[in-house]
Amino acid sequence: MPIKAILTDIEGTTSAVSFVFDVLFPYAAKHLPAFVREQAGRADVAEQLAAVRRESNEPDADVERVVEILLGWIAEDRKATPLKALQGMVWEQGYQAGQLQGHVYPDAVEALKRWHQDGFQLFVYSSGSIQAQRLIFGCSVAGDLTPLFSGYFDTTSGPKREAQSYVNITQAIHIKAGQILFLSDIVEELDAARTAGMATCGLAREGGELAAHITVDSFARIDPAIF
Ligand SMILES: CSCCC(=O)C(=O)COP(=O)(O)O
Ligand SMILES: [Mg+2]
Repeated sequence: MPIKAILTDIEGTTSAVSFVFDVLFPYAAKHLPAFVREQAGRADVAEQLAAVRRESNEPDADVERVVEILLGWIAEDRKATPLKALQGMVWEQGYQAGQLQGHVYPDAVEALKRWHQDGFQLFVYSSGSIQAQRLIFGCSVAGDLTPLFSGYFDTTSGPKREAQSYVNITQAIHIKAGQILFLSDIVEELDAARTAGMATCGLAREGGELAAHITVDSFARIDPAIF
């Protein structure tokens, strides 16, 4: 079955792990406490704070305790949906103020533009919220790349290491799983996508192999026609 769509991870795949760990996460850790304290009454923020209380089994946590929980989750890189939603809101302020610019590897920019021109539908699947995904590509070092993408998926479609999440995405985009090529730097994500029937390609930017998956070190080496 020919590939019709490409679904890509962000951190470690289109974009440097160091951008996420050394720039985005510290920015969120620095600015999230004040953001939460000041915006706790906003409906979309309050909804996420309630979700933090539920997920941490601390229904009575006050705002200061919720901030503490969130900072702990950032430190352990927990892919918790409410944390990701709040990080996206905080990062929006940074992108808007010109303090953040999304890192995307030049080879990824070039390939995504070419694949889009060649008629492939492009989608993103990241643990970062959909808002955060639109920001990293919309305010990227290569300009606004969002016109290239047909859709975005985050952990509201399920965790990235579970096959059901990829089934959910397949159903949402109405393309057969075998016609979707999933790109990631994490073998458990590639395994889950393969279990759901997707074609897979691993990205190992520093070289090496991602067990049992075709692995490349650059988007320049990905030819969707061979999958
Ligand atoms: C959307 S940029 C921020 C990425 C992020 O928060 C994260 O946890 C990385 O997850 P990924 O699934 O892209 O590896
Ligand atoms: Mg990744």
